[in-house]
Amino acid sequence: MDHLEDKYIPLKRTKNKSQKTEVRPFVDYRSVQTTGGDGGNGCISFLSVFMKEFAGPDGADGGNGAHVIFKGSRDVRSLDHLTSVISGNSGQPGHNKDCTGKNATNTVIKVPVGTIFKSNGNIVGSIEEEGGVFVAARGGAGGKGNAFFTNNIDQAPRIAEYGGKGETIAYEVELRIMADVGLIGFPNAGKSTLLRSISRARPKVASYPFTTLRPHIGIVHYADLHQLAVADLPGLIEGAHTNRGLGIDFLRHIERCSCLLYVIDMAQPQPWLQLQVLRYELEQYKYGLSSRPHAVVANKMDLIEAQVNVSEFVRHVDLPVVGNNNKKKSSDAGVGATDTGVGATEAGVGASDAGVGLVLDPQEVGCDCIGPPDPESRLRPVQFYVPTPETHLQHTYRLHRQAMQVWNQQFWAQHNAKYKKTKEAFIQKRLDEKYNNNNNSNKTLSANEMSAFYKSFLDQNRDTHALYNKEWYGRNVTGIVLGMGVWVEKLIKFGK
Ligand SMILES: Nc1nc2c(ncn2[C@@H]2O[C@H](COP(=O)(O)OP(=O)(O)OP(=O)(O)O)[C@@H](O)[C@H]2O)c(=O)[nH]1
Ligand SMILES: [Mg+2]
Repeated sequence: MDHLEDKYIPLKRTKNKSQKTEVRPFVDYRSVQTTGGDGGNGCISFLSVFMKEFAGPDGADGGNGAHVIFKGSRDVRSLDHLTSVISGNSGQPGHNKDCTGKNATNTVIKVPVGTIFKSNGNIVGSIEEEGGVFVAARGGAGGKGNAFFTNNIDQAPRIAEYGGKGETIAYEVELRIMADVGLIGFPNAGKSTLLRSISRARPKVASYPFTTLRPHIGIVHYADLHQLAVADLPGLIEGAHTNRGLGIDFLRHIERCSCLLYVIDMAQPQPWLQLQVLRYELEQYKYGLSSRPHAVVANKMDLIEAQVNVSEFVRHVDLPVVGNNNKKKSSDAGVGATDTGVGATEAGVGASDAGVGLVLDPQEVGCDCIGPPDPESRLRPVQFYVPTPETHLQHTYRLHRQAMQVWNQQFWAQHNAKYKKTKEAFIQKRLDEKYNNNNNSNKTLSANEMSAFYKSFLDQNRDTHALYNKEWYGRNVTGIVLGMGVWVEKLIKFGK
């Protein structure tokens, strides 16, 4: 568990990186044609039984065709399983002896939550929650059999219906949010290398521009089980908004990232110009896109030129800058993690030691920020965002949460210290008993032997834990009441 004490590192790997070179680009857009199943035909039939040759019409109805339905699910993240044509099965035809044809089972296709459906450029549907459905193409109804048409005038109708045709509709299926973080930069800036370092994604890396042609998503795992989806996007060049390079198609992907990381090749002359071009292109494509929450990764910090350029770069930009060197492997986290070059630290760059240590200021990103786990308490500290102006109620609520954090941190720091001390004493005592104080320095106790300690520790601390729980509930109830107050206050303000 030592790695928890490091800053901003992903969860330790449970298995080695895959050696496969196979790459699966992330699919966030698909054009599909959906066709509902046809209804089954109705049947024309007349029953003839023993002693009653003309027993009347017995042709049954056909079954309904299948609808094509998209269903929101958190099990899928991309649209790569969608084929260009999706068809529903047809219903079965009706039979004699009033045997109705079987309805076809609907074709249900899972898509990620946040999928939108466009037809002729207009949004015609979206899936906003797990289990939410969008009926893309309805199946045809089953045709009626001749038994249905029997009436007082015509007791032997010789007519039946054909089953209805299923609808055929084409859609452009898109993901609204593709990833939490999008890596944006010029070709060769090192975006794919960075993604390979921090996740298990395997985008191709090479020293020529436009190596990456389609987005790749990597998942970064954190110690608190939080997962961050990071998108490696194709390189952007000047004039991309006028469809140069990979052009508009590529800019579309950026729109679907919640926050942006500009990856800048610090070894290039005047690296701040890269940033200006990137921001300009985003802004030209869509107004306000460049003002998404963002930070800068000053990349290739192992190179001398980069270390020379970085101090000048920091003077030219007004964004948080994180130094990074993909070429230096971090040995402790079990991943080729990013590391700050010395030059960057000297230049006063807000940098991290390992992982994507986003050094974000709550005031800048407009929300609370969570830090790496505290070595004593193992709780991740929160830096609270202070809204401006802050109302009296908001102030009280924030102070309450701050006080709760301090109390929580203190309790668990003390508790963990006590646990560690008691455990060490227990192990020492048992080893002494077991080996008669002889040469037990590198011996350990089995899990069975340790279970006695865990039980006695929990028994001894039952009252402390009960008191903690009581206080925790009390403080949380106060927090909920204050939080609701803040919420109501916001609603009233919004109503005005
Ligand atoms: N010295 C040094 N080289 C790096 C670093 N990161 C990446 N590179 C090299 O830069 C080159 C381009 O890396 P990529 O990761 O393919 O760059 P990219 O931004 O994905 O490029 P495109 O896919 O073409 O947009 C490769 O030769 C990498 O080995 C770094 O931190 N230091
Ligand atoms: Mg690449």
